[in-house]
Amino acid sequence: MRIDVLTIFPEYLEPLRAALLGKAIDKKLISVDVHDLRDYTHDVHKAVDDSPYGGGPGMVMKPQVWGEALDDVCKPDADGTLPRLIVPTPAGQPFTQETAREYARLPWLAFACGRYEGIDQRVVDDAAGRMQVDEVSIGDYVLVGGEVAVLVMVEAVARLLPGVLGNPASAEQDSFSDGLLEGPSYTRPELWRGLAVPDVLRSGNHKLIDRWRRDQALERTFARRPELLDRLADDQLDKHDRAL
Ligand SMILES: Nc1cc(-c2cccs2)n[nH]1
Repeated sequence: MRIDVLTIFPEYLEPLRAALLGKAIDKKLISVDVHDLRDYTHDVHKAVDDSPYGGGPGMVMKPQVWGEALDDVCKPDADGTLPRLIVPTPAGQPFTQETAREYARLPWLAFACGRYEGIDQRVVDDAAGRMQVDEVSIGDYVLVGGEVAVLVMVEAVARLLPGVLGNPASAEQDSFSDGLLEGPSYTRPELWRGLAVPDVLRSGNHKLIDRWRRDQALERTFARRPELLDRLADDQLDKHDRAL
């Protein structure tokens, strides 16, 4: 998978080169190229933003700069492929595990990191004439810029790629993979500060263990995110689940 990131703070994306993702880059499972938006300015001040039409607080990022940057970075590759252009914004569609799974199937992602009060809307409208553009939100809160959102999304997507995680089963069993929150986990010692590991987990009876884990996931989901249960298809809950 090819990943391009356009930003005015390239150093913000350095964490992508650390740890697990750094190893994935070394193994050439992903390539990450970060582009400094200011390289596409032509004035002495390297201006990337301006006052908003219609007034109001803050600044809006200039369309000319973004237009040149996207033309340069999102050029069709050898077989004419263009990237999925992803624009983090609090006003976007929710980025979920399902989105991560969709993106993990794509060959090329390009992320446009907005700052200030956002990017001139014509940048998205113009790019949408050439490639699919997704405006996505990683949560109902407002960040200062899109770079942190890109770190979140790249990690959520890259961990799904074959060879990135040591144990692929982790990605299959993590929260949301079956529509439920993950239940509690335990490791040694058996007793810690007077707190014991649930006996069932030391029973060796894997049928019972699986049942207990499913029950814990259902109870936790019901307690913390009941709306996720509404989304479960009828065939995903068996009669034991319904009895809980
Ligand atoms: N979910 C989300 C995205 C954002 C921002 C993206 C770009 C600037 S602020 N805040 N919250």
